[in-house]
Order: sequence, then C-alpha cells, then structure tokens
Amino acid sequence: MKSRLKEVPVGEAVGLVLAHDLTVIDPGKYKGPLFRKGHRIRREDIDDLLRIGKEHVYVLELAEGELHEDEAAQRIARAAAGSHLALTEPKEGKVNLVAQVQGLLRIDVEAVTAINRVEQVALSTLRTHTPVEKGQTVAATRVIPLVFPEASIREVEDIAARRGRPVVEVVPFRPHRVGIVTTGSEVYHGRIRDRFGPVVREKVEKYGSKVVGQTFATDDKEMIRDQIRAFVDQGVDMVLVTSGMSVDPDDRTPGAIASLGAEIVTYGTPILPGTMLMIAYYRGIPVLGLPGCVLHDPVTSFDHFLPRILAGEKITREDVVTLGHGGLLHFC
Ligand SMILES: Nc1nc2c(c(=O)[nH]1)N[C@H]1C(S)=C(S)[C@@H](COP(=O)(O)OP(=O)(O)OC[C@H]3O[C@@H](n4cnc5c(N)ncnc54)[C@H](O)[C@@H]3O)O[C@H]1N2
Ligand code: MOO
Repeated sequence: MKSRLKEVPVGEAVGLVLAHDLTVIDPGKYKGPLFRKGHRIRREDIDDLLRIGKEHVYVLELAEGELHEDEAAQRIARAAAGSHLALTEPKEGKVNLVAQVQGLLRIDVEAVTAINRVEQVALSTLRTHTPVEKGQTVAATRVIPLVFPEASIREVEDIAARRGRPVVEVVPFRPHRVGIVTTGSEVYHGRIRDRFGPVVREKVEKYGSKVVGQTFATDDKEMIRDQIRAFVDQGVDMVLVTSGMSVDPDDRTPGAIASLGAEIVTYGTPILPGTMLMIAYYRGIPVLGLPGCVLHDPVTSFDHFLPRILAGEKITREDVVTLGHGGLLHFC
C-alpha cells in the first residue's frame, strides 16, 4: 500500500505528518506558510491551527515500508557517523553531522559514493583529511522525497555496515612534543633573523601540540643530523627541520635525514607548493624536511600532512602519490 491523504480533526492530528503547506495570512503584514508539508504536528501547534480556521487537516498516512523524510535522514546519518560526531535534529529531511572535538576528518570516500548511488539519497561531506574544529558541521544528509522507501534506507545501512570502518569520523589530535631544527648558515650566524620558527610553531600549536625546543645549524650535514638525533634521544614525538631542501650545494637537509639511517617515505610530493617536502621516520619518530615555501606560502603540502601525522597516521608512499589530483594548491 502507498501513503495516502487522510482528513483528521486537528485534535487527533498530534504526531501525524502534514500533507501540504498551511498558509497564514495576516492582512498587510504577512502571508506565508505557518507549517510546511511534512511537518509533524505537535500538541502546541493545535491552537495556531485553530486560530487560522483549521479544524481539520490533511495528514499523510505512511504505508508499510515507508518512512517520513526526517526518519530516513536520521537513519542514514546514524549509519554513516563514526566516533566524535553528534547528529542534529532532523529538519526538512536534513540531518547534520557535527564534530564534537577538534581533529582530523576521515571519510570512507568509496562508501560515500556507494551511498549516493542509492536513488534519492544525498550524503555530502567535507574532503577527507580536513582538519576540523569542535562544533563544525562536517557532513550532511538528506533524502529527496517526503515519503521514502525503507528498503532504500536498509540498503544504505548495509553499505555502511559492510565497510567495517566508519563512513565519517573525526580522529582527535594527539598532543605531540615537537623539536625544530632550523638550518641555514645565514640564520645561524645572525645575518638574517629566524622567521621559520614562529611560522611552524603556530601551525603546530593550532592543533594542540607543543614545540619543546628549537636548535640552529649551519649548512653542515653532520651538525643537522646530530641535532635531529638529539631531539629524538630527548624523547620528542616529531622533528621538523626547516629549509635547505632544494638542489643548491648548501642544501643539506635531505642528506642529513638520510644519514641518520631514517626510513625515507618520500622526498617530493605532488602537492604544489611544497613539492620539496621530505617525510621520514627515524626510530619510529616522524622527521619532516620543510622547504622554504612553508615559510612564505600560507598553505603547502606541510598543511596536508601535519594534521594527519598529529592524528596518529603513519604516512606511506601510497598516501603521497595519490595526492596529485587536487594537489595544485596554487602556482608558486
Ligand atoms: N633548481 C631548483 N631550484 C629550486 C627548486 C628546484 O626544484 N630546483 N625548488 C624551489 C622550491 S619549490 C623551493 S620551496 C625552494 C626550497 O627552498 P629550500 O628549502 O632549499 O630553502 P632555502 O633555499 O634554504 O631558503 C629559501 C629562502 O628562505 C630563507 N630562509 C630559510 N630559512 C629561514 C629562516 N629560518 N628564517 C628566515 N628566512 C629563512 C633563505 O634565506 C632563502 O632566502 O627552492 C626552490 N629552488
Ligand atoms: O617545493 Mo617548493 O616546496 O614547491 O614551493
């Protein structure tokens, strides 16, 4: 049986779903809907309905196997939401997923596509790996028609359940203790003032981590290497080495990181600016070589990888090579 219209006295309409818009006219002041089609009538609405002359209303009777849009949206949102997300109350068939903590948004992109293949379902999200703030809406779902087949919702629920991981989740950042090694003889000898330290510190602290020390090295491979090792010996959770990442004879940072015997995940990323970034792990601790552009470009490859690492991800070569599509942030 399909849903159908039914006339009921307003007194008996509480909890039922209005089948059409109800318009109120206040002469000279307002003309517009008092309640919209799909509104679930509440006890406190009865006086308003009687005041505009409605003693009876048309309501929708849902048939077996049919859901109201609000309930359908709620079930999709519940199926998709993983940890650290809250659902808003449904409104006009729409439910938002709101981050409950600051952290890294992780999306199962394939699952989102599979869910959107189900007819008349819409699930939209921010891009995966976006750093999000507490209170930020990270995804929203809605169904298109007012009355929705429950079978389609079950299809969505099955897709989500089969993936074995949340479709949408927020992973909180873990506080890291960070050491900065600033390279460059011009900075070491005081020919120019260090501007890299403050830039990196601000980015790290924005995500709740702490810079526990900054040391300075000339363009000398051994000196840079020893300062990285000293931070790791001291027990930091991450080392960031600034500049000296290019191809000039005085660019010693990649060689210094390699000479530690670190596992080099990548020297080079398909994100621009920030192509000359290095990601390595030394005794399990992430060591990043930051190219000069991190100093002068507001958004670079570093801004992509930093939140992922702070959320506990171990970056792989595959993670890096798949970033070319959309990796052109701007020309530099
Ligand atoms: N032939 C090529 N040249 C360059 C390439 C390339 O692929 N081939 N890549 C370019 C790209 S992209 C970038 S990014 C930079 C990489 O720069 P470096 O990491 O080597 O940075 P430096 O040359 O050491 O420094 C750049 C600039 O910034 C000043 N600087 C560095 N550290 C500090 C600091 N702590 N405080 C203030 N200022 C600092 C430094 O004095 C230089 O002027 O290479 C391109 N070239
Ligand atoms: O590597 Mo530069 O790091 O693209 O601007």
